[in-house]
Amino acid sequence: MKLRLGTRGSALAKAQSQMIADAVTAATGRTVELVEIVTPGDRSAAPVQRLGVGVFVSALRDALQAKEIDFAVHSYKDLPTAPVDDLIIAAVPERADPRDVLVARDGLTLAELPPSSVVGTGALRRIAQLQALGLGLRTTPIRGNVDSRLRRVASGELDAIVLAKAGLDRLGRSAEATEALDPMLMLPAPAQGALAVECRADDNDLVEALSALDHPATRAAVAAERGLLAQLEAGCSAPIAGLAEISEDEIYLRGAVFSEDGRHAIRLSRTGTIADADQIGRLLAADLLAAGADRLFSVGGGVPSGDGETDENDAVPGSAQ
Ligand SMILES: NCc1[nH]cc(CCC(=O)O)c1CC(=O)O
Repeated sequence: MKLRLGTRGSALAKAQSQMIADAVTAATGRTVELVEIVTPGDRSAAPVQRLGVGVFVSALRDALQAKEIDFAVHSYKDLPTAPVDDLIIAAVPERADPRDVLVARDGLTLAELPPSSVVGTGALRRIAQLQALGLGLRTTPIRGNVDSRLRRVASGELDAIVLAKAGLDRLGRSAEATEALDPMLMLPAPAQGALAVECRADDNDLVEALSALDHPATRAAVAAERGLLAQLEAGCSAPIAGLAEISEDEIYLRGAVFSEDGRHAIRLSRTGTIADADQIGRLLAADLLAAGADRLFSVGGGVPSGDGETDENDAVPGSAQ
């Protein structure tokens, strides 16, 4: 029987779903059919910030629980940290490049952008790290899918944008990046570049089949980064960055929290073994909180869920990613 893979309609969602569909077919010989799920977010004209990242994930999860689809592929960084009853992340495929990239006019790098250049990004994590460089850059929130973002640089409206390399790569547009940002300057969002392949927990044959796509080192890295995120969310509302690197069975996890203006940052790291991935993240969060993370961000209301970047969460009807 055909497997039904539920996907959002954006170009990025479809590209990464098709990638996983092909991998499932290669690993199991089974045919996979993409089923487009129209989410309330796709239908609504309301700003995504108000709807929240969750609406897109929820619609796919509802379809899973209603057995309208058999599995779904999510950008892992867009998943809330709370687990869901009856569903399981059956595979965490090998991660793509987790870094952010700059796409700037005239092939410029960050260091070559003149003071007062305008960089489009709505993610507080990115804004804070850009401001922390002290280059005099200005930032402006930006909406729309990847293609429309890139066009705003091409048209000269913006000097540059910052986005996840993985998204650009999956759309076949890697060549437009003018600089891959070193995590020393721009630590990525927890789980950036990783995908989560989710199905019903009691769908034993499918859980088993999808496990062929699992990449244990990526699973451990994501567990560490999301352990950090989960524990920090409980204790502070500052923008959060985290990146785990794996070497054999060792984890090296870096984490950071920022004040919105980028004037204050706390950066710490921890090492441990992959068996303790989640715990390493939680311990690093405790270290960051002890160092004052909870006092960094105090602007009313805190940070909305997700990473604040709306391109994978854009509400423009029919928008192609
Ligand atoms: N919240 C936006 C989002 N969610 C997932 C990706 C693509 C990269 C990934 O899979 O991490 C993006 C785009 C971006 O941050 O530039």
